[in-house]
Amino acid sequence: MLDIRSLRVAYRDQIVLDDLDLSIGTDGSVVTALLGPSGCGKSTLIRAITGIERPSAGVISFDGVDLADVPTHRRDFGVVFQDGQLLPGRTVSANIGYGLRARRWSRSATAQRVDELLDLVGLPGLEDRPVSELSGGQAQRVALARALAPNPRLLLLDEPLSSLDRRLRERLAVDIAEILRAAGTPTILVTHDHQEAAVLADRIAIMSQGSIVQSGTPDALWRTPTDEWVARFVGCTSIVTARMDGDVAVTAVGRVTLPDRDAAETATQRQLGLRPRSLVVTSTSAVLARVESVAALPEEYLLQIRLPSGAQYAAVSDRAVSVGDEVAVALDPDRIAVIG
Ligand SMILES: Nc1ncnc2c1ncn2[C@@H]1O[C@H](COP(=O)(O)OP(=O)(O)OP(=O)(O)O)[C@@H](O)[C@H]1O
Repeated sequence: MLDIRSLRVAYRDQIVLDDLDLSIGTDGSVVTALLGPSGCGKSTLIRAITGIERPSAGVISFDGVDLADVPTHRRDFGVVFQDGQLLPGRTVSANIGYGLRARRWSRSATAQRVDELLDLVGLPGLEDRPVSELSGGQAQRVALARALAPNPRLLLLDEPLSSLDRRLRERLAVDIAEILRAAGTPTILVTHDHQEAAVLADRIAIMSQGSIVQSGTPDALWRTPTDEWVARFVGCTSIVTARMDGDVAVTAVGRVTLPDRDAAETATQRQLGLRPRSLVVTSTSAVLARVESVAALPEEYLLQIRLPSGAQYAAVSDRAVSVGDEVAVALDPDRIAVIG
């Protein structure tokens, strides 16, 4: 499987990837999403894996074989970029079969594989359609089918949905998740979109300034970010310090029993990351706050509240409240992040 050790990639004198480690396909996961802020080096990493970019240090190996001297076209990796890069003026089946003819597949084997892929990506009957007459979503399905056709040993998807509008992107993400699981090919997916990462991937690797800072299941990342930067990156809007009283965290916004706490843990303080939904308006709390703003969302009210201490937090309420109201708030143990 893919193993990256101490990778460094530089453009002239700018080091873009530094001391980066990543393994793919070793823990039973199929799709790893690479999530990180703009410019942190995600596309550079994909280009280094494909062989387009040459590392200045470190090793990229696959099944124990160092890829340093293996040219891009011999790595057996499938790639889909943001805009699909289909061959214009050719049909859907010519695009899907393109890599197969280059690998000298027979005409009949190619036709059979193209049919299988059309079924897999949900486009049966479109084989003779010129790709210039496809919708954006159909074109990305064809790009995915083309990448999967030669049975690559690794699939690299660099923001494959980002040129599509949000509704189509959400729908296609669910379909592509199914397609990738059915194909079973280890996949690295670059995305900006946390929801898309959670829908498509069974593991997320978070990247910051050229290295991987945390990787794990989506649930583990949301609940136990490794540091404050990751906590904020995965959506925590406030960080509060908690004094630990056994497995109860005592904070300025109330007490909460920490889920899944290791009995052997002896820390007297923890940092908790709060998202708006971590703090809920309830009738059963002694923590009082003043409502400073209210946004009515389709399923709840999103509030900014201020404690008597002056500290401000986001919170949610099931019932309508008004600016200036005094409300009681409590922490939801299932929606807080325990940092570190
Ligand atoms: N061909 C290149 N020559 C010089 N610098 C480059 C080149 N490609 C990328 N960079 C620089 O390397 C850094 C990382 O770029 P990269 O495209 O890998 O980031 P990214 O995480 O994919 O960003 P985004 O999410 O915005 O696509 C940026 O500072 C970028 O300006």
